[in-house]
Amino acid sequence: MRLRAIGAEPAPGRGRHRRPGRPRPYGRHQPSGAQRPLTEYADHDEPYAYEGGAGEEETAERTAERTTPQLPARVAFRRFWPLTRGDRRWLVLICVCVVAAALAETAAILLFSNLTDHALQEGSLSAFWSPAGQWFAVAVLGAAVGYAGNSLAVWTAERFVLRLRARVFGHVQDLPPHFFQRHRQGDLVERLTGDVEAIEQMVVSGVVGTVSALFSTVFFATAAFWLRWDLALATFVLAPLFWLAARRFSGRIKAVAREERVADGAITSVVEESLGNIVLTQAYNRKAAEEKRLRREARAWMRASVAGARMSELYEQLVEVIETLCVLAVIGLGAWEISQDRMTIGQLLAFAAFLGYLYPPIRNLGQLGLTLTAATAGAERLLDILDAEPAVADPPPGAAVAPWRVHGTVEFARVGFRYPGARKRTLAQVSLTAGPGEFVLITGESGAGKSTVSKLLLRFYDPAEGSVRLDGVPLHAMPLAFLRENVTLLPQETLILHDTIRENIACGRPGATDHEIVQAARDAAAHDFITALPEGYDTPIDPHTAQLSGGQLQRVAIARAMLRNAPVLVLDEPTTGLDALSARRVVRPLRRLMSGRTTIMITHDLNLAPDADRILVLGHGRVVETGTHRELLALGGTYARLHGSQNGL
Ligand SMILES: Nc1ncnc2c1ncn2[C@@H]1O[C@H](COP(=O)(O)OP(=O)(O)OP(=O)(O)O)[C@@H](O)[C@H]1O
Repeated sequence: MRLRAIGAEPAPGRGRHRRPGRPRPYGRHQPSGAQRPLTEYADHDEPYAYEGGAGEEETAERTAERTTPQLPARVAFRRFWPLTRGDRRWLVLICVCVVAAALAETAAILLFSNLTDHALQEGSLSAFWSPAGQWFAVAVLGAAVGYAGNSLAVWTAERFVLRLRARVFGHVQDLPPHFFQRHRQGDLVERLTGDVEAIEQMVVSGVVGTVSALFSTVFFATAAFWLRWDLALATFVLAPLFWLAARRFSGRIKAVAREERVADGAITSVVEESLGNIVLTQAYNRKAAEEKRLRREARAWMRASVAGARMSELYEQLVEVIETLCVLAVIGLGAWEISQDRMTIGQLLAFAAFLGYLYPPIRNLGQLGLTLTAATAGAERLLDILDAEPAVADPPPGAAVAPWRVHGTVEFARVGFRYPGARKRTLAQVSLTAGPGEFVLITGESGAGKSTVSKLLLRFYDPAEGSVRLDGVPLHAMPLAFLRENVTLLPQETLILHDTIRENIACGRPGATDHEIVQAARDAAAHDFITALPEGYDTPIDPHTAQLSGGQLQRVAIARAMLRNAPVLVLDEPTTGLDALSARRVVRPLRRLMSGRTTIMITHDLNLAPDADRILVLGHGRVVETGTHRELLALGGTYARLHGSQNGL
């Protein structure tokens, strides 16, 4: 019958291993720390204590991340509470159920007292029926509201998780490339899963849990006072001990919870990076090194996990002892009152029952505080993402230039750019123009700033100086989606979706017909090898386990770009990583793709250079030479040297 407070029972601050049985709003008793699979990542033969060793030092940044939780719980709560908008009426309804259930419990105990004093002590069956019927009715009512409250609370909590995850995920997708270079992918995954759930503990479950524990406490305490105010007063003197115990544990639990969240992210990162790099691991015999890396993170997790479990176990046991002390005080006082004929046995039993019911919500209130404190560790990590600013934004509504039919004139006018946080400028005074259908090739030494040009053209960043324009319109004046519809990027690494070949091509233009997809594949010289596969266009491919060669994957990407049919094309090292034969096979479809489009090709491979209308040579972020292939060879400068070294001259 009892509705339990959300987050009231769990040992606070759990991360990964709370799932899949993570705390639900009501009624699910959380496994105590000691019951969790502590050994999941642990090496049984190793002692529990962390043994730092060569190569196992943490960076200062990581150490700081593990140990310095800053955000106050109420600030975190205030940041996430707006996400409950739309569900607040359900929260109110859940609270009504919670209050009704607590009332039903109170009534049941009073009826129990009545039954003991009249039906049992007087041995009268006639005195049994009426209170028994009422008790049963109250029990049924309590069960009904308990069920309704629990179901609604789980639904509301999960909706909150859904909404929060969508919000964070949506935000992450707008963040600039350097954000992803600075955060490990596995850690971001962990933030989007484990940390999102931790916030739910604080917001939805936290609110309902507090209401539940508060009302239960008030009802049971009122009833206990009503039965015997003097006895109640004497026993409540001990209640602040619960609060003191919770206070004592709060700070340490937050720190441990944070360590656990960080360790969760680190483990996911190591596993993901190792699996993504499996060829390197196997080819360079890095198995032992990778295992060591995982063991190091797993030990950090285990340390935090064991510390968390010990902490909550210690808290639980301390609370048990305080409870026992209170119950003994009641029995002692009650025995004395009965011996003086000032109390009936029914009253004493009902009183003891009230205390039995009263202590859990009081204890829950204390523990709830700890759970909230622990959840702020997850909140900090999510706010780290949510507070990261996208590098670019759409122009304000009404200020954007209306879409037009793009001809494809691309201009860089004295562009200067520095990556956020970088000391040096990456580009300075870069100017280039490519008219509709022209082919401009950008080359230069590694690190000269070539790929940065493509990032500015796709508007991943805005230039610090000068401007980048499409058909004369500055990029920041048009909607981002419009720009990216009209400028297709074929990046250095072939981007493959985890889906069929058909879907991989079709994502170039949603809504494309099968005929158009096949035509694009034909133009990209991909149709023949696709149809030779047993499942043809329906063959599933995956970025890591693709059954296709690098050149074939590149041709799938070319087919996608063909289908996109944008007037401007940016090719970033389209033949890098391909052997000579594959590169040659890619060149013809590439030429077909480029034909009739403005093409900016960034490359070290100068095989296509004679076709270029103009060549720009970048050096340390500046244009050092510009001209046609012939002109630059005749100049005998950087280009001639690069060309010579490529052709073994
Ligand atoms: N996110 C970043 N933050 C700071 N500096 C960066 C970032 N990305 C790139 N850089 C720096 O900017 C410079 C130019 O990088 P870019 O990738 O444009 O060079 P590139 O000419 O394309 O090199 P490569 O031919 O090797 O691909 C490099 O010195 C690089 O270290």
